[in-house]
Amino acid sequence: MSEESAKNLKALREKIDDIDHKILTLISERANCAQQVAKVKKTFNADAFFYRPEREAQVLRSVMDSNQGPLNDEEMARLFREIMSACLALEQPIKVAYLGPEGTFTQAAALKHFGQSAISIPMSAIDEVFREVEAGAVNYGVVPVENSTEGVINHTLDSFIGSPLQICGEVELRIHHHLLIADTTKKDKISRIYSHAQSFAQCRKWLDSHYPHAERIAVNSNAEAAKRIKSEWHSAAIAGDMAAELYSLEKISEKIEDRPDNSTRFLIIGNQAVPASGDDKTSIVVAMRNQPGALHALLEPFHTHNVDLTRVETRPSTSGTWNYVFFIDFIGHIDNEDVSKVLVEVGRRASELKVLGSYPKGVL
Ligand SMILES: O=C(O)C(=O)C[C@]1(C(=O)O)C=C[C@@H](O)C=C1
Repeated sequence: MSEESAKNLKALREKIDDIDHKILTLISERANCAQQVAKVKKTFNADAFFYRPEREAQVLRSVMDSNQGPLNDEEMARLFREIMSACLALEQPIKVAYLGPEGTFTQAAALKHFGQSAISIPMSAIDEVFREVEAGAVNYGVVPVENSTEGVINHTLDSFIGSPLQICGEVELRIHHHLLIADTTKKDKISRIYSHAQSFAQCRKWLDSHYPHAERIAVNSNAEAAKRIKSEWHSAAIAGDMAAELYSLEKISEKIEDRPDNSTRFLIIGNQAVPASGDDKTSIVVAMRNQPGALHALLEPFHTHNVDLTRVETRPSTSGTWNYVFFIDFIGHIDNEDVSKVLVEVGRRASELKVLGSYPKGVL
């Protein structure tokens, strides 16, 4: 390096040191403010909720709106996501149950949504996540609800029917699958591949053309698949980055999902009604009597009041009253005038109506 370059580098690093010092002071100042916010919340109400999804969404949106680059909006929002996560942990360490085991996409979604300072606790089934939140053992839960390739996760929808929990948020995750091997695996002798059934379905074409003769064994999760192959020299696993890292596996083929836009939407469940953030969604479940035109009658009020539907799912009913059960997501918050008009009209036409929650649209 020339003397001139060395001088430039030194000057730039001094500038960075100076900026870092300012950032440090500002982050500490922000953390102090969050601690004061916690005190204010406690004086209002001893059982106050410290985590405020609507406020977090507003903070992240505002960061993205005012970002001038060179870092892109998402990158910048991710940095602020972590700052807020640390500030919230100062107010109250947040415990989040997720569909485990460790290393699943649901854990990745939980950390994407709450940041690394949240304490994430793996559960072995979706209903266990619901139960842990209902019992108050954790503050929130994260469960998958739909995949862009494979469709809805029925188990999650069914769990809402008998649950008092509310949806407090949503988070979408790009799902990238990789073919993973352990350090003892013989790369050219792979005769068995482990993964979750959904992941097999999402990589079907790739597997058919690259490993048509390998036995496909479906296990409970991708993370379990990753764990299994540690002791089998002829086996590989399909799983994501978190599992690869957790079990120190090598990616021999990356991003093997058939559709490049493969993504999964996850819901945050809790005991809290979330105020409007300015850009929200609402989820409801509606039971209709078995009669001609039931679906039309149900959807008409959305059309009349110009409320945008984002998803309609039908599930078979398990009881007499719930003849047809529809899970409906739409744009807007229950506090919006149009939305409340729709809900009144839908309520009149349905045999049962349950609002699962209004929550901020996923930001990241
Ligand atoms: O504004 C609040 O209510 C806060 O507690 C502060 C803060 C933040 O760091 O900005 C932290 C946690 C909440 O989930 C939302 C925002």
